Amino acid sequence: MRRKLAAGNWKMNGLRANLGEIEALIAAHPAPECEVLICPPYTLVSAAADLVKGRIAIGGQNCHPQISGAYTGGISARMLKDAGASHVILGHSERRADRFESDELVHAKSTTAISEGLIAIICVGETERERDRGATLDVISSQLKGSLPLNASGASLVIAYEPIWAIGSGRTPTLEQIAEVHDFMRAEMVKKFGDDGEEIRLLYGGSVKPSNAADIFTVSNVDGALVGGASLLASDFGAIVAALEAS
Ligand SMILES: O=C(CO)COP(=O)(O)O
Repeated sequence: MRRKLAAGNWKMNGLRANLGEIEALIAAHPAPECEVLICPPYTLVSAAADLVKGRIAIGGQNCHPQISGAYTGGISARMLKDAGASHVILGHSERRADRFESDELVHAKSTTAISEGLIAIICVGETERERDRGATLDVISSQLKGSLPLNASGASLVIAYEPIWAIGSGRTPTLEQIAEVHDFMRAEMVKKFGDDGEEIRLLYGGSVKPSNAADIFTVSNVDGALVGGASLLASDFGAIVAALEAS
């Protein structure tokens, strides 16, 4: 049975004062039925992990493919784990685009992250042009093929489908379009990992809000959401958590 996951990606937002949002979220949802994860910027990972005391999960938004070394500015999976993180987001489209992060690099990072005991959340998704020319499933297939780690088990890997054109835009695919991609990803996971592929959670991300979350959570093979903007406020994210619990 896959445990549902509500994951918040704070991106480059959040100062220490914003840790109060995490406190408010826990106060409103002290014993969530689904797994709840917040991925704040690196600077807040340790403080957030100390604050939540295991009641919800804390994750990073990226890590280096190496464990340590002369990589100025790098943060390793081992450091994240040491700071109290249990998850790490990898291959977000904002990094693939801005940092030229390739499938090969995401593969190296996810393999290291899993061997260090983190749960890797690998992001995939098509551009609007790719969708318009009917290439969505080809793009997802090739991103999965290139980025998946060597060493995943059902529990250590999560895939987030985030259509690039839906991120921060207020636009979302239709429920049929989400179902098509998620059913396809499930089949790919089972093809690659056998029975374990049934245990890998598949998240939808891109303009998930309190107003559309419940509908999105009805879609087959949607095991939760990766939420950007609406994860910054406890009231909004709490409503999304409640919708996932009710689904
Ligand atoms: O990129 C996202 C989460 O990783 C989605 O961002 P928004 O929810 O702000 O569209």
